[in-house]
Amino acid sequence: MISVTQISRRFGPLVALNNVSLEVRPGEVFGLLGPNGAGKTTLIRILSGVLLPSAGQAQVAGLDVTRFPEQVKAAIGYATQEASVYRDLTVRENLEFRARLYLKAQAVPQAVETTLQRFGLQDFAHRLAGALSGGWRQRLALAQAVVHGPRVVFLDEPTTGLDPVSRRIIWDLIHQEAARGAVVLVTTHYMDEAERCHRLALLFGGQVVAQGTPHELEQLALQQARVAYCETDLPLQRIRALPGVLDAWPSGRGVRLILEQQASLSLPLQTVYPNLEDVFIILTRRQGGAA
Ligand SMILES: Nc1ncnc2c1ncn2[C@@H]1O[C@H](COP(=O)(O)OP(=O)(O)OP(=O)(O)O)[C@@H](O)[C@H]1O
Repeated sequence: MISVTQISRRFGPLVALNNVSLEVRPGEVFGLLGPNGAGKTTLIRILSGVLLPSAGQAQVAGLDVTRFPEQVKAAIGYATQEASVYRDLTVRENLEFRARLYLKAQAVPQAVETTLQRFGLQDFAHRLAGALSGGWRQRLALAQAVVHGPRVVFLDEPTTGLDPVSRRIIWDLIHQEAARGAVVLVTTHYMDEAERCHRLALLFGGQVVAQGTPHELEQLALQQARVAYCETDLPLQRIRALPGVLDAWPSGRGVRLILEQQASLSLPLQTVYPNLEDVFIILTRRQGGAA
């Protein structure tokens, strides 16, 4: 379980996190969704016991992160994009190295074998990590994060730079971790990926703008605006200036629009159901819009 209560973090005058509260339960894949600089990594670093908050409290696996940072570090698995994958070690050596940090020596071989199998890495076991493609290296980074069977897993942008097929594989593996009962906290700025999370927090400018299931967030956004698609020859700048148009951008052969609820436009509008990118734009509008 992860429990965050009114966490704030300043870096000098900069407020990187402002009064953030959230809970993540075992078996849940929880997404932190936000643009660059929203505060996602800062929150993960606080929850991993490597950075102190300026205010507020957080518990990870039942441990207060400020009072027991070392125990917290032992209870979690952590993977970042740059990851602690050593390129000049083989896949197996990488897993062994990480497993030895957490497990008793006699438990290491079994943990490594099981993880190689679970992640489909057996055939690559003797290959240098530096010789793997990006997708396989990310798979190894994830495998490393969980080789010791942690109760809480933090994944910071685990699929950045991967093609859609590799991303899907990584997401399947992430869900497998939740299915074994782990608490999984994932950061991403890919809106489409966020739909794969059980629940999400939208982070913007260090604040949680909204949280809930993807469906709940879509419904929340629909209370504030509606989304439409339109094929028209009108230039984008003119469309954006029309009364009731909150935002508009090219989409396929036409334009996708975010509209005020009551907007009445003499354009051939087709109402569409919002995706998470629309939701993000709608819900961050009052905070100054998405970056
Ligand atoms: N050690 C630090 N010293 C000063 N400012 C920092 C430090 N770490 C983070 N920040 C600032 O805090 C803000 C939040 O950064 P953070 O890395 O948490 O964002 P993020 O949502 O993870 O962004 P990204 O998607 O780019 O990784 C940014 O403005 C960043 O410049």
